Amino acid sequence: MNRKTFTSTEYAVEELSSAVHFYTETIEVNGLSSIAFFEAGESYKGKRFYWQNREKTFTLVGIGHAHVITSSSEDSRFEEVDKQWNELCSKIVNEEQDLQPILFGGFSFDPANHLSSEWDIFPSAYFAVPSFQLVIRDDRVFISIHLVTSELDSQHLFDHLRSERDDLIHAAQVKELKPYAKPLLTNLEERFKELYLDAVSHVTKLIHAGEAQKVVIARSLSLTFAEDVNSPSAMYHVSKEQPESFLFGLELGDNLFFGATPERLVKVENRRALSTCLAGSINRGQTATKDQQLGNDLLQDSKNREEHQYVVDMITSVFKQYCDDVKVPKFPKLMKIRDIQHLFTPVEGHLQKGQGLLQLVKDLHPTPALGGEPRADAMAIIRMVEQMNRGYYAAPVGWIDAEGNGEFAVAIRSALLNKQKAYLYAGGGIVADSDPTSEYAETLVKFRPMLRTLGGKLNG
Ligand SMILES: C=C(O[C@H]1C=CC=C(C(=O)O)[C@@H]1O)C(=O)O
Ligand SMILES: [Mg+2]
Repeated sequence: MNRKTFTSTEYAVEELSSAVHFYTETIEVNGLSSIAFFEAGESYKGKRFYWQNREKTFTLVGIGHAHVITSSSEDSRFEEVDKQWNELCSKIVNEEQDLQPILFGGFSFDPANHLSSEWDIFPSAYFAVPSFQLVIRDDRVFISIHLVTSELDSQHLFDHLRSERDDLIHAAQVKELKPYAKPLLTNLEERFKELYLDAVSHVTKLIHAGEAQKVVIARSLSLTFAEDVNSPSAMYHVSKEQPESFLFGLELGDNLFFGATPERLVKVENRRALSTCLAGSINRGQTATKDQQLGNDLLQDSKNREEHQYVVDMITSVFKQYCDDVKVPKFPKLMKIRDIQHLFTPVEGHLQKGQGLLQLVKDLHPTPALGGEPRADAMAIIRMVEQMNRGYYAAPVGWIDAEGNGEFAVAIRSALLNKQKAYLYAGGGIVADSDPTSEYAETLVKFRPMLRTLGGKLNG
């Protein structure tokens, strides 16, 4: 078993000297396509990100790095990101601006998994404040420049950024967004399929033996293309494939981790906290009647209700530690998305004083929709049976602003793209009654949106 090649010096934590200043400037512009802006930043390839919330009321694009915050810690990565972000925010020079800078990034699923994999260059936490930030909020478009520097004469640096910003805006406005061709897939491999099926049946035995109550087991596909697939085209296609989702893309080196996930981990807006319990799945029907029937079956299915209830109980108990007025509906509803229907229960509350978004993310991750119950036992079982490194799949991805508002999604229905290769990931909640073949079939459905995005297809 190889060890990760990543060392913390590669992404050395940027120590903030007292002389550091954080300059920002925001302008409003007329309509601009977020994907065209992302594409205009091609010379910053490897240092871009993309985010759009489920409701499509908030889009965020980052180009270039004004400041990077990473951690390679196994046990204090959430605190480290939180601390460094707060420190950086205390250096903001022109605080009167309405639009504050945003920190975007993600965490790995399990920093204690040291299996060498396609994720080797990803630290356990990787966040960036972009040099150029686009925000589209309720149809208004804002572009910000960010500069973190200790140089005394920062004026010339800022002027340079202003002219680059104007070039980016111009390029994004005049460029016609060509409908990108789908990538040409030359090979598709189901990695460790037999191992996966064995793992699921092994886990049901462990559950019967009382080792855990629920464990989420995942697997992956490996895709090869005729040519390199670029990030803007990947983001373009994913935005068309599963509209009822959070869209995210995070570049690091030659990699783009991206996806369209229906699952919110947690959102904080003006101290109001929201989470979504999402677990339990069934196919969509061919007709409206069949679809309704399948939905009703899901609502009444004891195996799926059990999968779901662990998530509701766990998220509710975390919310009760951090929030007042916690509200949780008694019964789940259906969330219908293009390929699949899920059981979902929203949880909300009012954040207590002194508590923040990243603390909630830390305690919520992983929920039993991605890890299991009890958490530590489930994680140990996953490490033992999965034989893969999930990397950032099934982990929190999202943003936080200088006021502590922000939102994190759970990075499922996702893929890691690297030039001519892509790796897709999907899993499902295993409980006592799970059957390997139906779980396998469930992962096939969960692969569909990212497979379509990347020009592939699987039967089943
Ligand atoms: C782990 C995944 O889905 C989770 C979210 C919704 C439903 C799930 C399920 O029914 O098993 C999973 O817990 C995935 O899509 O890879
Ligand atoms: Mg399931």
